[in-house]
Amino acid sequence: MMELNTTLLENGFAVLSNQLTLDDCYQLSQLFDAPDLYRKTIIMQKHGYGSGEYKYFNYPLPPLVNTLRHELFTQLAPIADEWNEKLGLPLRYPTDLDQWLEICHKAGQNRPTPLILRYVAGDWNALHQDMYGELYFPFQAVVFLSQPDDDYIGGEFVMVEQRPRMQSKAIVLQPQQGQIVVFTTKYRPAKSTRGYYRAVMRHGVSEVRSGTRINLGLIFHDAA
Ligand SMILES: O=C(O)CCC(=O)C(=O)O
Ligand SMILES: [Fe+2]
Repeated sequence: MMELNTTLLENGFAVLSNQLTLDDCYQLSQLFDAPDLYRKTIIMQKHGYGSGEYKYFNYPLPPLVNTLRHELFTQLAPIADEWNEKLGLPLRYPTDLDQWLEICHKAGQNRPTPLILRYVAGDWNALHQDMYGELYFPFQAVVFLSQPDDDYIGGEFVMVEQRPRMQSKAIVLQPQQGQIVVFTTKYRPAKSTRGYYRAVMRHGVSEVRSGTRINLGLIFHDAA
């Protein structure tokens, strides 16, 4: 397994395994219908976002969501610094998520962004970026809580990388239950003959053909 920073730098994403058990996945997916955990529910078709339903967690986050968010952030912060350096961006990130969130909150971005999404047959998620204000962290993560083929068919995770003055590249993943995809929030440094340029990335989900697909989204900047 290649180092996380090499994989992220070369591809703009990485797939992590063995971060949570199948029981963790089950427990987390059960949270979708729990009352009182959420600050906002979005019916995607009402906003032109695609089709499906998602909910933003409220603080305090469920313990496992909070732990995953902290642990991943600590691993990713030094890589985020490296990216910003390559792209000539001045911002550097503390390795402690709480310190970064304090910076977000002081800038008026104080609403939690971790979310849980549920798609049934016919649902999909339009290609998008998750920006919620000026401040953002260059990586985010999606935790796959359902098992393809057993729980649902279709519903591939799709990323599109825009290449300046060239046609875009699509990346399609079908991760196993319990895997985590870490990917570029906004743009990644891509090497050219004249140094690094900003390759804009967007992500979405192809149509679920049958069954139910539930995922957990971990976004590290809070929302205005
Ligand atoms: O359902 C998915 O796999 C994608 C969710 C998503 O767009 C996100 O967590 O930001
Ligand atoms: Fe998203």
